[in-house]
Amino acid sequence: MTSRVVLVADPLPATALEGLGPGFEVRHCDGADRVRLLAAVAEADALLVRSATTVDAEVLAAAPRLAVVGRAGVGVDNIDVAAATAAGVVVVNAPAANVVSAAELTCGLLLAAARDIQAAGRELKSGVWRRGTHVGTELAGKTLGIVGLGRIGLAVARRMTAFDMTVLGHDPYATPETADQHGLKLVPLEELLSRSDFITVHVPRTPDTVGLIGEAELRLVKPTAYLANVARGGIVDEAALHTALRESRLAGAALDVFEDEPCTDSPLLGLDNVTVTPHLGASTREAQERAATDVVRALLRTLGGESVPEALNAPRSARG
Ligand SMILES: NC(=O)c1ccc[n+]([C@@H]2O[C@H](COP(=O)([O-])OP(=O)(O)OC[C@H]3O[C@@H](n4cnc5c(N)ncnc54)[C@H](O)[C@@H]3O)[C@@H](O)[C@H]2O)c1
Ligand SMILES: O=C(O)CC[C@@H](O)C(=O)O
Repeated sequence: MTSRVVLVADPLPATALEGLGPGFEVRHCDGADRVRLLAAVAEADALLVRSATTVDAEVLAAAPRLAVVGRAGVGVDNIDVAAATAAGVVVVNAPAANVVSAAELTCGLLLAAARDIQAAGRELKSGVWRRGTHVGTELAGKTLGIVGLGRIGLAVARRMTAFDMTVLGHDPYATPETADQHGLKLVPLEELLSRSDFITVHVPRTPDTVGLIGEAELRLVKPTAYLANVARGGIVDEAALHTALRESRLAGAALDVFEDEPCTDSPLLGLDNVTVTPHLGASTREAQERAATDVVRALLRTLGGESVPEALNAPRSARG
């Protein structure tokens, strides 16, 4: 039997790829190199990506044998799912694999923003010992507003409750039972924005959520509030956020994601009260291992006829 080709276009742990077994030939390419990607995908039966590779209609058209695209992570906004479906290509992801990692980074960014950790550290490493300009704010007794109460939003709620925060949530699909279980109060978005001292966004990027937090919404926020985005760039409008921060209508922001990635020249990077990381929400050994294993398992199930090795059948995804 000829091997089926699995093209891996973003870095994934080799141990998880071994789970594919002998029926597959694993090939690698840099998905950011468009020319190489289009050439390599021509012979692929399956394509595995993280967030850096864009799988659009052009890539799908260049891949006549492609049966499945596996996204080793949650968000599938880098994949044209409609075009894939029209082409008969199944898209699978690893929805639970990096919940803990993304939630932990969010909590870290909220703390970092509240205490100016990134700017103070940068200053000290440049030889400046200055304490007076880094007076922060406590989280205890403050209100955290969570926009999007899915896996990550709720995992953040559970963790930040331990910091004695009051939690508000907004999610059109959340039930009162979920809110009760997590000790949070469901409120409309406008109320969440105007009452929260810290706001964190955990919705997928879709046509409905792009610009969800824009100029009008940022005008509702307290000038002492901090805003975190570990979901996707563009959900918080970057130009509106920059203006709000410059006009001191917001105390600070913490961003892991950007409208255009890789992002090295956003004006937001020049503001002292912006804490940033380069899309590291899922970048832990545990999350990467789980995401790759989960997506390999989903790929094997989708291709059918392949028995899933015992080692891959064990539940890997951690509870958030
Ligand atoms: N920074 C990172 O590395 C990283 C890591 C993992 C996930 N993410 C991003 O985080 C997003 C959320 O992940 P998740 O696992 O919690 O997804 P999820 O699907 O479990 O939850 C998303 C929630 O958003 C809600 N929602 C949708 N539209 C909304 C709206 N207009 N207003 C309020 N709520 C709305 C949904 O009802 C759902 O409860 C992913 O789509 C992904 O883009 C980023
Ligand atoms: O691949 C990554 O590292 C990012 C993944 C993350 O954004 C996700 O949506 O799962």
